[in-house]
Amino acid sequence: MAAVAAAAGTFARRMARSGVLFPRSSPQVWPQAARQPPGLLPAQRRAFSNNKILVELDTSSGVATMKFKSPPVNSLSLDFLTEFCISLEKLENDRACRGLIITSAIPRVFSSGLDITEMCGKSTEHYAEFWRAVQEMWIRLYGSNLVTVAAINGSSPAGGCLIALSCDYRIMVENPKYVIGLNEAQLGIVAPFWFKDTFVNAVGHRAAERSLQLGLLHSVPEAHRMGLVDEVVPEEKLQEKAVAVMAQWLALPDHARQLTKSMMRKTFRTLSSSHPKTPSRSHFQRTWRC
Ligand SMILES: CCCCCCCCCCCCC/C=C/C(=O)SCCNC(=O)CCNC(=O)[C@H](O)C(C)(C)COP(=O)(O)OP(=O)(O)OC[C@H]1O[C@@H](n2cnc3c(N)ncnc32)[C@H](O)[C@@H]1OP(=O)(O)O
Repeated sequence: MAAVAAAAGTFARRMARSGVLFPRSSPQVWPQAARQPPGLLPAQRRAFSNNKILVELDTSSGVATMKFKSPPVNSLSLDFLTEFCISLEKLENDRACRGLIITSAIPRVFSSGLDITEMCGKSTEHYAEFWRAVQEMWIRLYGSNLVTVAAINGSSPAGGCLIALSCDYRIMVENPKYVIGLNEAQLGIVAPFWFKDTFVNAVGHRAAERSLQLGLLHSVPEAHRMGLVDEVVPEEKLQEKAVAVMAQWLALPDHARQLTKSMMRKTFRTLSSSHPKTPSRSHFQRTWRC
């Protein structure tokens, strides 16, 4: 009981620190417009925002767009991760929402991955809290019942790549400057097994093994060839393509698609049930030499 109270206190503190704002008059459940045949209702948009993430829900299509807006590079800090989980939970509890497009409002970067400053010179408790937040983000996104589409409009190394990999479909903007991949080995660290499994699920064992061992950041055409991204589009077509892909996925009955997704994503259950222990303070210090 004490542990539950402590966990609730930690979560409440994280929420307060994250500065999440909910619309004052927001109803518990938004209208069920998503279940209406298209065209009967005028498009309706609802939005909520916090410090680092903006969410807009089109209740006529049931599609929400989540935009990362944490300059300079959308790094995944504890506050960012907390806001992400709260925003996702809010959408999942909303019967008007069936699909989520994730993209960036920061030019040239989708997400730079875990915030390195969260892993240096902090207390053991902080590392534990941060690591739990990283796992929670992945568990929630990878296991989400929503259709999730990553609209990758910039570079996406390491944890940024994990977010994209956790979605059902990845569309990336063609740009010679953008890269994507799990580059942990280049940083002298090891991608956790659930990063690895999510990567293997997308690209297969051989491609993942080579890419992970060399810590490769792939160009967009290379990422497309190996199946790390599903489609490549010019910047101006990204949103249109994401909406079209979403419409295709949402044309199916939710329950059949959701059960199929859950069946395919077995790693999710492994991590959820095994509760891997948090890396120790000395582990973080050795890893980042701080
Ligand atoms: C139970 C499991 C146990 C496992 C054991 C675990 C061991 C412990 C390790 C745990 C971690 C494992 C998994 C790690 C995952 C990660 O995600 S690690 C982070 C990896 N990220 C990167 O390598 C990205 C580095 N950044 C870049 O490549 C570039 O910044 C960019 C994203 C391509 C953008 O380039 P550009 O637009 O040119 O911007 P920059 O000038 O480079 O940067 C601007 C400022 O942003 C700062 N910054 C960049 N990335 C980060 C980051 N990840 N965190 C925090 N800050 C970042 C950068 O320093 C610049 O700052 P200023 O100099 O102050 O302007």
